[in-house]
Amino acid sequence: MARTIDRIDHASILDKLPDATNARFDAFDDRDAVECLQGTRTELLQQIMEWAMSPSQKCIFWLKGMAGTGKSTISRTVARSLKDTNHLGASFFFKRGEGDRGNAKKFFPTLTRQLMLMIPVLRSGVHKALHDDPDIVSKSLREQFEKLLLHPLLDLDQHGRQPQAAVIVIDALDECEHDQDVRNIIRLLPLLQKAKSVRLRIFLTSRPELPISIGFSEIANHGYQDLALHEIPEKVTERDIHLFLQDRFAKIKQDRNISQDWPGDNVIQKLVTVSVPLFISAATVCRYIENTIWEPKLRLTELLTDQAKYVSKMDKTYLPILMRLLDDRESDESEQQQLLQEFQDIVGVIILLADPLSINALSLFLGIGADRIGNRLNSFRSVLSIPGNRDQSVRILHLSFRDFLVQSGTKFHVDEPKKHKKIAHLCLKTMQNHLRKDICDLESSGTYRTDVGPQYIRQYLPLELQYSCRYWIHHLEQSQDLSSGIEDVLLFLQKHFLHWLEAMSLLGLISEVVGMLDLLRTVVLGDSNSVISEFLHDGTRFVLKNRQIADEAPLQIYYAGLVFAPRTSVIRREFKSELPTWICQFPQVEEKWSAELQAIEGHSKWVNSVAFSPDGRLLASGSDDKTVRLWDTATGGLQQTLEGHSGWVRSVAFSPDGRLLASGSSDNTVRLWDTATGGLQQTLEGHSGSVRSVAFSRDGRLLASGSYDETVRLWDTATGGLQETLKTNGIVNKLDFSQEGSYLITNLGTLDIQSGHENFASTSTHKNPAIFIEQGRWINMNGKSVLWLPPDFRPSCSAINGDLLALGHASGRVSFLRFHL
Ligand SMILES: Nc1ncnc2c1ncn2[C@@H]1O[C@H](COP(=O)(O)OP(=O)(O)OP(=O)(O)O)[C@@H](O)[C@H]1O
Repeated sequence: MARTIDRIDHASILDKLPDATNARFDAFDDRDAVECLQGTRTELLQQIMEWAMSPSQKCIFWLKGMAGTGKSTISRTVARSLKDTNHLGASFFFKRGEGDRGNAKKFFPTLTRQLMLMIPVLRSGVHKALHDDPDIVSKSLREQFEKLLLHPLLDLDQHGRQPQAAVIVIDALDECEHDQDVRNIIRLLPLLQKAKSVRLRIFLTSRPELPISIGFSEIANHGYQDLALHEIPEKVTERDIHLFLQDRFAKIKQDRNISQDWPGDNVIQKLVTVSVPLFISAATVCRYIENTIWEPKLRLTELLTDQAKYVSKMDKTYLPILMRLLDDRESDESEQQQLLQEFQDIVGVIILLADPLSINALSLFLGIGADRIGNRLNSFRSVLSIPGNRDQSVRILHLSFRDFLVQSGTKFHVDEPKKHKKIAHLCLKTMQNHLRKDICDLESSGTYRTDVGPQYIRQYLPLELQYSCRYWIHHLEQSQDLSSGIEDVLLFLQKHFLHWLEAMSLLGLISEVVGMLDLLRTVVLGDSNSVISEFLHDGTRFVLKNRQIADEAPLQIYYAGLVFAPRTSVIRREFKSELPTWICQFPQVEEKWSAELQAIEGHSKWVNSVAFSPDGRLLASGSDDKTVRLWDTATGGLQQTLEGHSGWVRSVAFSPDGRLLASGSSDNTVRLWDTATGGLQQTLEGHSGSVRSVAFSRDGRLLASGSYDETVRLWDTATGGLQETLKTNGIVNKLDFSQEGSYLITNLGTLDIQSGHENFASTSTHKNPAIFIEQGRWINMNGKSVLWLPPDFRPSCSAINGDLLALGHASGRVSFLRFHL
């Protein structure tokens, strides 16, 4: 065998096998290219070396990573380690635009040449191939591969050699011209596994571009393993970039004689944060600073204050990616224009989104088919992360890409303010198309947000709508010019303000609204349109007042929000038609938002007790302001103020015929008033403590009063004479006569009037009315929570008469609400 090889003129084979100049990892022209800094990529390099040496692993290791994540540096380091241990079969580092390194023409011959050096016995097979077909190197990739590589390798098997491990390192396959060649290479390489006498492995890196992803997906039985560099944990990349920056700054300090404490840990950390996950970004920063013409300290300060300085240096990374978009030689001028327009419409928008959207959401947002978006984005897989699933978000890998586009002076320049304006317009359009009252078709006006499942939110509020609701003001603000759009914004607000609040509440984002409205106010500040300013001012007050309930039960924006909004509120006026139709008498509300301007007639202090007259026409209220007031229930207007008590009025009750009103007070008296005239009829004295409760017997002859003195007294209403004093073991703060009048129903239990005997087995008097107050803050109608009561409308006491509800408030206000039952 040895003799056969000797006979072969090695030099003549090499003459006939073309070699791609500088394609090897250690080519002279790449002498400045670095390998991984000691301490970086440690786990990954170890993993690759273990794969290379283990007999049981997959034949191909595909390391993919976005532009500038450090793939070539890893390839170089891997190739070097393999060479040092005699396991490097061959290496080929593609490089677009650098002659033979930018295409596949000399790919297999170059690999063959190198493999022959490592495995000399290959020479005879290669020699034979070149002899049989002298033109083999200009034939198809498949023929070259089979004749120059595969067959000579398979021939070796016949000699029963001990398997030898050899690794081929292929870097940056994405930089190989012609997608078809790329796919062919990926299809052919796994066939090398057939060779048994040499255990060949292929370590291959590339950006995650489409032809390569498709190529790999075609490999049978998933005969490769892969790893995405941009997906390894951020902490790990952060650590490596930190080491890298420290090392480079140490060198700059040494070379330029700069003090030791420069630039400081904080600055390094800042640079790490802006760079992750791009090594290229960190390397660009360093190149910018170490430029020998300039002062490094000055350059760093400049860089930290003006990022544009280094973003422009990212041209080298980003421009080629963009230019490839227009690479297609077959496309004519108008097609190129269309591609550029679509780039602006799709990528231009993606880079300025405040939150990433999926292809499907983008399609609906932009009004461009999902297939078209998917196709256009395929050219940007090195800078955008584009998941296979069209419902997952498309993200930019590194902000420098966005910065580059908005600062670029090329035809790919994205005009930032203009684009923001366009996005704001798209947001408004999306909201106008979707927003409506009760967008999720909730069961009732009181449905809690927490009871609305996420699947409903997702179904009724698609992602592009969620996005629009959240960011339309942000984009307006960023557009820096509202002159032409203000009318549209006003029209939107006038129609959809409440719908938008509902959507934001459903999304759990109502707390962001006040800030958003503030921002919008600053945007329209210079505008002479005072209508919008007034709207926004009022809208802010409206949200401040209702955000708590909107967060709990979003539809209450239309109910509690409007019902309790001040009379002259812009929002109330604009959305009058949304006021609930099931309320026929609305509570009296303030004139304006500010509490100081409150001009409601009523008590000046806490209302303790309210009671309807038997015919329902009057309501009596007793207050800490020592007065009793009588109200016309039809209008809510004050009729009379009954003054006389010297202490808080704690309890009021009408006689069954409505002619008398009893009031119990902390001045220890009960007073009886003529409801027609408001005149005081009697003052019942005898209690030695505050009177907490009063009630008339069904025939009106008796009045019972419960007091802090732990007695209940019975009075003759005609004469005012004390009839009986019943001792109680506690304070009776609620009482009523039983139907036939023989006992009293109290908060302590029933009390036998004859014997004065207490029976603590309490009797329920709950009648389950059609309307009642739930947990002190909801109005429940026919079993459903329908109207939330804002804090200043929460009752300190309440009374119900058929369809009419009266509420006494801590503020002294008395409100009425009448419902359609
Ligand atoms: N581990 C490392 N140690 C030191 N420097 C590194 C390391 N990784 C990357 N770099 C630096 O970052 C620069 C960019 O890395 P590299 O060229 O390897 O990225 P890439 O992913 O191959 O980029 P592209 O996709 O554009 O080809 C390198 O030139 C080098 O300066």
